[in-house]
Amino acid sequence: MGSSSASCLNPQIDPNLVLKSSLSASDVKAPVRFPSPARMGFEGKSQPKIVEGERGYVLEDVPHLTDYLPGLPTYPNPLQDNPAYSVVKQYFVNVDDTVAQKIVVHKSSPRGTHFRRSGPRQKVYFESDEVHACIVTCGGLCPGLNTVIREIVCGLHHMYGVNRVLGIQGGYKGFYARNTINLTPKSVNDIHKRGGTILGTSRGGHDTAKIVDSIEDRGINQVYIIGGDGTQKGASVIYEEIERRGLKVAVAGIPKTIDNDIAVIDKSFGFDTAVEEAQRAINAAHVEAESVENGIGVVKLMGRYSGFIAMYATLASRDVDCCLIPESPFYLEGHGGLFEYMEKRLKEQGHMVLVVAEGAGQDLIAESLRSMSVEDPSGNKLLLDVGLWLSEKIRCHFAKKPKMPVTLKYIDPTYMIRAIPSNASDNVYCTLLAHSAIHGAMAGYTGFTTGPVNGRHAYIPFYRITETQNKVVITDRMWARLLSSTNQPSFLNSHIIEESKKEEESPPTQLLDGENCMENGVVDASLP
Ligand SMILES: Nc1ncnc2c1ncn2[C@@H]1O[C@H](COP(=O)(O)OP(=O)(O)OP(=O)(O)O)[C@@H](O)[C@H]1O
Ligand SMILES: O=P(O)(O)OC[C@H]1O[C@](O)(CO)[C@@H](O)[C@@H]1O
Ligand SMILES: [Mg+2]
Repeated sequence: MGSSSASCLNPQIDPNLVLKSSLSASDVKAPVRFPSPARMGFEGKSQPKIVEGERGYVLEDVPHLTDYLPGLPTYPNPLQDNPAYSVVKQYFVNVDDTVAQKIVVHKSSPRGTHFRRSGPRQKVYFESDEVHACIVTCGGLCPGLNTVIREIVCGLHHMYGVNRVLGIQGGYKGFYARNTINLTPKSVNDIHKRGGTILGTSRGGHDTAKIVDSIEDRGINQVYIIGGDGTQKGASVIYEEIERRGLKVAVAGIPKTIDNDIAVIDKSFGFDTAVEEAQRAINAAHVEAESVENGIGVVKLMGRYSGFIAMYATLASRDVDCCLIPESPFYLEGHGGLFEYMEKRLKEQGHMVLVVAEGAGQDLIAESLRSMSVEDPSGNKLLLDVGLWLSEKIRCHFAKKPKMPVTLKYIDPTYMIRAIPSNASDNVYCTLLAHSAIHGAMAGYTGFTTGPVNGRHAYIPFYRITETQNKVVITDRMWARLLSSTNQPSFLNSHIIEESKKEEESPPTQLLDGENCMENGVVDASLP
C-alpha cells in the first residue's frame, strides 16, 4: 500500500516541490534556510524555509516532516475513493500552487512573497488507522471555537477515516495537568450551536518539555492548536521541540482572535460574529441616548491593541458619532478635542453615541490613574477600563456646564459578545480552516498556521503570524471612511500622521481594503 517517497533527495527541500514541480528548473533556485531580519527577536530556533524563483518570486514555505525524517513512506489520499470528492474536478491541489501575499502590483513589481496553498494532496504521510490526533484551545474565548473543534473531528473522520481524536482540556496546561476526552463525530455533533469551547481554555502554563512529553507518551501524531498570537508562539516552540526529538508529529495552528489582530490572514473567525453582535449594544445605546435630552451612549468593545471590532461595528451601525481605537491617539480638552466635538454634536442633534475599543486611550488613563503594570498569566498587560474612565470624565466635564445637563448610559457588552456561538458566515469559514489544517497535517506539513490570504487559504509559517500584530492603519482609506462617516475629529497632528506612515511598512490585510500593494521595486523588508 505504501510507496516510498524520494524525500531523501534533500532533506531541506519539500519532496513534492522537487518531484512534481511544474516550475522550470530555472524558476526555482535551491531552497535555503537562513534567518531574516523579520525573525530578529523571535524566540524559536528553526529557520525560515525560503524558496526563491524568477523575477523576485519568493515562497515562504512551511516545514515538512521529511525535512527531518527523510524517507517517510507516502500513501494515496483516501479522498480519491470518497464518493463526495472523487467527482470533483481538480480536487487535489497542485503541489506547486502558492498564494501571493500582495495582489495589487505594478508593471515592474517583483513577484513578491507567496505562501503554500492549502488543500488536499494526492499523497499523504499518514495511514488512517495510524493517526492519533489531539485538539487544544488556548487564550480568550471567541465565537466559532466549537465549530472548529467539530469540523476537525468530523473532517478527520469523514475525509480520512480517522477515529482517534483526543480533546485536551483547559488549554496548554491540560497536556500535563488535566484530563482528556475522546472526541467523536457523535459527541461533537451539536457543539457548534454553543458558545465557548467544550474543551475549556486557559492563559499561561505553557511548559514545552512537559507538553511534548505528554504528546510522545500518548502516541499523538497530529496536534491541532487553536488560539491567538500567544498560542501560535507556543505552537511554534512545541513544533521545534518535536523536530528536535525527531518525532513524526504534525503540528497545525488554527488562528483565533476575536480582535482580528493576527497578521497576514485576511481576517479571523469570530470577527464577523462579534461585529454583528456589537450592533445590538450600539442600538441599545442609541435608543437610550435619543430618548432623553442630551443623551450620551457609551459602548465599550473588545480590541486590546487593534480596533477592528470598534471600527467595523461603527461603520456598520451608522448610529455612532465617535469611535475611539488604540491605534488613534485622542485627547479630551481644548480645540479639536473630544469634549469640544461632543458639545457641538449635542447641540446639533441632542444626543450622541460613542464607541470605544478597550485598548483606546490607555496612556491617558495611566496618566490620571495608576501605572499599567499588571499582567495576566500569559504576560498580557491587564488594561484599565477605558469605558468607565471615559464615562466619568464626560460626566465631570458636563457637570461644569449647567446649561448642558447630560444623561449618560455606559454599556459594556464585551463578554456577552465573546460568549455567543458563531454566525453563519463564520461557521462556513471555521469549516474551511479546519479542513485546511487537516489536509496540511495529512500531507506531512507541520509547524504551520492556516488561513486565507487574499481569499485563498494557505499554509503560513508560525513566525509570520507571530512577529507582528495586525492593526488598523489610520493612514489607510478604511479609517478615512470611518472619519468621514462619523464626522468626528481625527485628533491627529501632522507629526502623528508621519510617524504612523513610517510604522506601517508591512501591508494591511485585505479586510482593510487598503493599500495592499507593493511599491515599485521595493521588496518586503522582511525578506533577505
Ligand atoms: N511566547 C510564548 N511562548 C510559549 N507559549 C506562549 C507564549 N506566549 C503565550 N504562550 C501561551 O499561549 C497560551 C495563550 O496565550 P494568550 O493567553 O496570550 O492568548 P492568545 O493565544 O494570544 O489569545 P487571545 O487572543 O485571547 O489573547 C498561554 O497558555 C500562554 O502560556
Ligand atoms: O478577560 P480575558 O479572558 O483575559 O480576556 C480579555 C481579552 O481577550 C481578548 O478578547 C482577546 O481574546 C481581548 O480583546 C481582551 O482584552
Ligand atoms: Mg493574544
